[in-house]
Amino acid sequence: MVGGGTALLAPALEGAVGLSAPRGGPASKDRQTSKGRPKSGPSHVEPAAEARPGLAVRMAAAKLLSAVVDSRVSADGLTDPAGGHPAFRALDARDQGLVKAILVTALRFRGTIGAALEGCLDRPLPAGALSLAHLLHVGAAQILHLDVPDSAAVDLAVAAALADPRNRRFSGLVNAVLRRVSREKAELLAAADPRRDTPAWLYERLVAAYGEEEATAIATLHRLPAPLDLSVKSDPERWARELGGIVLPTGSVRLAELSGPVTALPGFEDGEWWVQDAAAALPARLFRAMGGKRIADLCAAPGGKTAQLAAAGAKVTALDLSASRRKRLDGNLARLRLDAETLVQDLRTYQPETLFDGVLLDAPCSSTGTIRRHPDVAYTKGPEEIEKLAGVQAGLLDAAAALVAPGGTLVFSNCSLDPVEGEGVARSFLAAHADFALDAVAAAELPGLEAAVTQEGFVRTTPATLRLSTPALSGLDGFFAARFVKNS
Ligand SMILES: C[S@@+](CC[C@H](N)C(=O)[O-])C[C@H]1O[C@@H](n2cnc3c(N)ncnc32)[C@H](O)[C@@H]1O
Repeated sequence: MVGGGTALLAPALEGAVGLSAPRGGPASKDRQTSKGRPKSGPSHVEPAAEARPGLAVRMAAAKLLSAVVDSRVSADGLTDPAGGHPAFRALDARDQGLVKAILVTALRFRGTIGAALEGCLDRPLPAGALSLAHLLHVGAAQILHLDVPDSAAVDLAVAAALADPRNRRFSGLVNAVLRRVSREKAELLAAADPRRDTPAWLYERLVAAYGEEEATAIATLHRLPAPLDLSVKSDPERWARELGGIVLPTGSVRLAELSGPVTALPGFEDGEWWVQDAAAALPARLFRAMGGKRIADLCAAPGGKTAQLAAAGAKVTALDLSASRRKRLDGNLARLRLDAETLVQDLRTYQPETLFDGVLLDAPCSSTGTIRRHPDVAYTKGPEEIEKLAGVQAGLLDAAAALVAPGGTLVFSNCSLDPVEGEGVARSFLAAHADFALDAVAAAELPGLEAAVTQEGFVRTTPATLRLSTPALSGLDGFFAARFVKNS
């Protein structure tokens, strides 16, 4: 599951540095790749993948792309250093970085790449030739969007076709199509329609929710990697200066780009800040004065919001169903030198001795608000998950409501762009709970981000919400938050 907009708090972000590397991204070994044309035909024996620099990377990228698109496996899981796909784990760190860059690019620009390939094929690929299509997508992603020599991208795609009995007879086609993509690159990119890079099911839902213009803006922004936002314990101006970023109106520090691991940045070791999208930092702020209040963070790991609550002086009890995620939560709190009681606990069966002044439910969701960081989400999730997750959230919200003391505050949030998981769940909750009222958020509570407060008093952000001087500095994760108060 993609964490609720808290991109990452810990070293895991290292990989993400290479993930979205466009031109100028991770150096590749392809510069040493033989430029000789691969021979085809039954008598020719292709070198083993590991013997040909860069081939194992392309083959792994195509396998991972297939796992995401055909089997709906999350890219985070596939590229996990310990439990990831074997073809990925077999590579060294540098090659793993290149696989991630290719995978993320192939997914981020999947519509553009598909249209380019279609335009360069004389006739459609045979039905069921999925692995061939993935090879072509991997090749075209490098040619159109990555800083890899076109000749290496073509040669290695042909070599990958020759190395796979299913695709061997198509090696000539791979060569011809990718060469044409390379030749016609400028025209193909100029003709690209950004809307096609958001899959149709999602684009349609975005249009229904936000209208054509906003949906197009969101789809266009999905093609850019998200900036890196940090929540700082104190003195955002100082950290913006030290890290070369800007301070957002919400107090988060934003870096447009990162040239190394986040763990190497000043202040990481000292626990002065944590990675958290500025939108993900909004729900915890809705509790107003937190000093000394008892607040339960019910879906807490990896802990971005727990850290905010603890840093603001609340006495926090942080629950998570998952023992391994609770471990991450504990590790993050330890680095940040912040205190909270942490429990491995299903919130639905949690029976505290005393009810809480405040309860935060940052519920599991489809995570469509994080597509800029996790473009796989658009392919691993679909309308059916959204409906199902909305039902799960409603159940969790009922259980969360039972933990709120009279007069206490309940905040519900998630990182979905879909109103079925946000506004819909909040409205149904209010309709079913006469003991709660909406505590409407006022625009003045979010100075500089007033547009994120809806007429109804909910908080709603999308990647198109915060427009700053450059696209690389702009945008927020998609987030929803509602605040309720329990009758006294
Ligand atoms: C969206 S993530 C939370 C992100 C977190 N609030 C943050 O800001 O870092 C959702 C979390 O809810 C946890 N979770 C899901 N169902 C749960 C349940 N029934 N009880 C407790 N935790 C649950 C998941 O393990 C996951 O860690």
